[in-house]
Amino acid sequence: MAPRPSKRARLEVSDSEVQKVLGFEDFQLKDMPDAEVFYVPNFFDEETSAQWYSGLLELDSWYQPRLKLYGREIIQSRKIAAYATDPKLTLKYSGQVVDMHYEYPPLLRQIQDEVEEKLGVTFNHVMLNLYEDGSVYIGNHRDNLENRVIASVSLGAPRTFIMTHDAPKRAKHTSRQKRKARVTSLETSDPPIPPDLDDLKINKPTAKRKQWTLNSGSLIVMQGDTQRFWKHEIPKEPKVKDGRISLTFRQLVF
Ligand SMILES: O=C(O)CCC(=O)C(=O)O
Ligand SMILES: [Fe+2]
Repeated sequence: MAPRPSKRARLEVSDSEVQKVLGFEDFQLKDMPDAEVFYVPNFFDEETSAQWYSGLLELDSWYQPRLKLYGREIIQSRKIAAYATDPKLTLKYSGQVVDMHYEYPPLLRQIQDEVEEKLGVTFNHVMLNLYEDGSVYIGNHRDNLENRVIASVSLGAPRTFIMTHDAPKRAKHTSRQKRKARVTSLETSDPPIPPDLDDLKINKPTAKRKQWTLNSGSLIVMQGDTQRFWKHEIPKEPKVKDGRISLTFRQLVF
């Protein structure tokens, strides 16, 4: 379950409101329609990543959010820690207010500075996730659209990342529309028209799935329309006995 801000995302924001990551085209994942995803395997070296992992484990801001699911309260297995640069920035997580911190510990500030410098953009929020072993996971979800740019640094145990194409809800037909379309097609006696391939690409991008391993020190950037059209997850991997931390730096624009 991803954090949900109290305000709604605007569908369009002007270019001046978002600082997109530029210059990483060589790392863009091919074959992903409607997405802008970059994966940089060795963004930070192994030694630095291991040091940062140990340092961040010591943060006193880790906590397990309580979530309301179907009226029942459960405690999430994945610990998180949340920081924002703007004291006005608040988020809700499954109906609960996120325990947001506005004073960065020096190590986290240092990591964010390095990420910002390498990418040439700034972030107003970072959500850290702690996967203590392979039993801890994040289910298939899309991040809220306010997350215009997400840059995620992985530290510790390698974990599998899966992205699945999923058309935005707005574009899906309601069952009433579908019924209507079916009736119309039954009534027509015109010969079938061959589909326009371009239309198919836009309207039926089904069965698209990408899966790869996020190594320690790697970076993934998701921006542009990615959250509208793709979901992502870190599945359970019982064989993984070590921990992983992800730092998801976010540019939230409401
Ligand atoms: O741990 C990760 O790499 C993904 C985390 C994620 O999807 C999220 O925090 O929304
Ligand atoms: Fe996410």
